[in-house]
Amino acid sequence: MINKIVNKYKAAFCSSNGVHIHPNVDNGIQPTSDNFEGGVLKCHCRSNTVTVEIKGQSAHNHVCGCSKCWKPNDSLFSQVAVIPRDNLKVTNNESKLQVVDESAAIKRFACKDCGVHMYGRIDNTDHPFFGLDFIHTELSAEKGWSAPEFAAFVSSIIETGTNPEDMGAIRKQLQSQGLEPYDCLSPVLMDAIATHIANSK
Ligand SMILES: N[C@@H](CCC(=O)N[C@@H](CSCO)C(=O)NCC(=O)O)C(=O)O
Ligand SMILES: [Zn+2]
Ligand SMILES: [Zn+2]
Repeated sequence: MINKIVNKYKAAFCSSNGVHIHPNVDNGIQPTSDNFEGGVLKCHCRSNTVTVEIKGQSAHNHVCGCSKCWKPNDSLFSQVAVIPRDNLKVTNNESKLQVVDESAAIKRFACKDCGVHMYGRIDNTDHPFFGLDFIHTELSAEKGWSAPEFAAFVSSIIETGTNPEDMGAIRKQLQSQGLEPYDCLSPVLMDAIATHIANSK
């Protein structure tokens, strides 16, 4: 319910002030650094901050319009990337983490005080993306994480309150920022999912 109200406000903001995708997109997408070594994700708590150490570079970074991924306050989209699960370690205040939705394929571990999602993990070994964790690289101060490459689940923003009439402008804005809009994942990732399913038959 609160999500719906927030998104209605965002949609109104969009039509009057231009489309607000995500800070890391609106402020100009920063380039990927070669030989990037990773960094530390921090939740938004000023004290007893949850910290998560990531070794190495992220991959398949994208903005996601689905209702499940964590979005900063004023954003229509989340920004989410993957890393090998063995490259992730919770280094402080792990006891503050709780799973947002136990029934979801991606279990999102959120800080119970500030609500920020620190990582998403897949437990099902048959899932096409098993072995990868989902992270929001904007939670780290380090520069050089892999840049977002496309926009996923774009039509899903309607589910949380965006006016369907705004979708044309939103898709145009994404394209102008170099993010091809898709209503599922990108063709590369959809092909990877289909290949996994074909191989497991
Ligand atoms: N319309 C739905 C779509 C939700 C959805 O399927 N999300 C994708 C992408 S999340 C990162 O790209 C997904 O894989 N979800 C699995 C999960 O969340 O467990 C909606 O908006 O809710
Ligand atoms: Zn927190
Ligand atoms: Zn998502």
